[in-house]
Amino acid sequence: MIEINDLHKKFGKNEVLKGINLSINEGGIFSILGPNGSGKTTLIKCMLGMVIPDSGNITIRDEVIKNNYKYRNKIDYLPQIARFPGNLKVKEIIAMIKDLRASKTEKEIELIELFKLEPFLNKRLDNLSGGTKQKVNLVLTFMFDSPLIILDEPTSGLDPISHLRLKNLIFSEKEKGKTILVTSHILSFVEDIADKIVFLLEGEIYFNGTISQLKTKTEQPDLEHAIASILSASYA
Ligand SMILES: Nc1ncnc2c1ncn2[C@@H]1O[C@H](COP(=O)(O)OP(=O)(O)OP(=O)(O)O)[C@@H](O)[C@H]1O
Repeated sequence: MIEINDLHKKFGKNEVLKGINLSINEGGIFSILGPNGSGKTTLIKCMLGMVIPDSGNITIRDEVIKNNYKYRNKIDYLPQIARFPGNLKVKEIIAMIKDLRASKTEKEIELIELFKLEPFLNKRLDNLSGGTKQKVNLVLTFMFDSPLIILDEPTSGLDPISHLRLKNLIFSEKEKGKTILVTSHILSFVEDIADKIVFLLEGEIYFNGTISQLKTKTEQPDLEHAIASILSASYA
């Protein structure tokens, strides 16, 4: 599904990705973890063609993504911070994004129901709470039914019930055979959903495998302690 070979990216003197090699198979939930500033969003944006790497190759669904844009039609992406014109009403932004992607699906109906957004459809984005905005962003992400879904901090601002609904939504997408890539600092969420994790540290992949393999490697009882032990070893 995704092949990344020897990917390098610098911002000025800041070497963010130092030769990333990663292979992600089709189907399943993969979590990209790492401390703040470790390059998770940069790696995701390289996959989406939003950041141009200095060197290296990325192939997504057998398409080399360099100088290509069509492959993006098959990816649903939730950015860490989504910015839409705040004067638009919720129903207007949904219609606009649907129009832009020439989508024929009606999937937004069930998503609006899932996240209980009916009372907000006629409200302007500027007037919504942070969590409600995030639910709108989730509708905008999941309504296209693409085979690859990339979620950058999807739980941001969500209350516990919405958190649970999101988790169930991600599971039901996985059951359809989709590939879901998630970054999150909420380790209990990652532990509940991820089939595999990739841990980025100082521009390199420190670990790539299952959570139980990481627990064995670090000799820790859960993901939180496993990550803490990596970080305390590297920053000690
Ligand atoms: N457009 C940019 N211009 C300059 N520096 C950037 C740019 N985007 C990211 N960086 C730098 O690259 C590094 C990695 O940032 P990135 O957003 O990929 O980290 P992250 O792992 O997603 O962090 P977080 O967990 O805080 O979201 C940081 O030092 C950041 O300041």
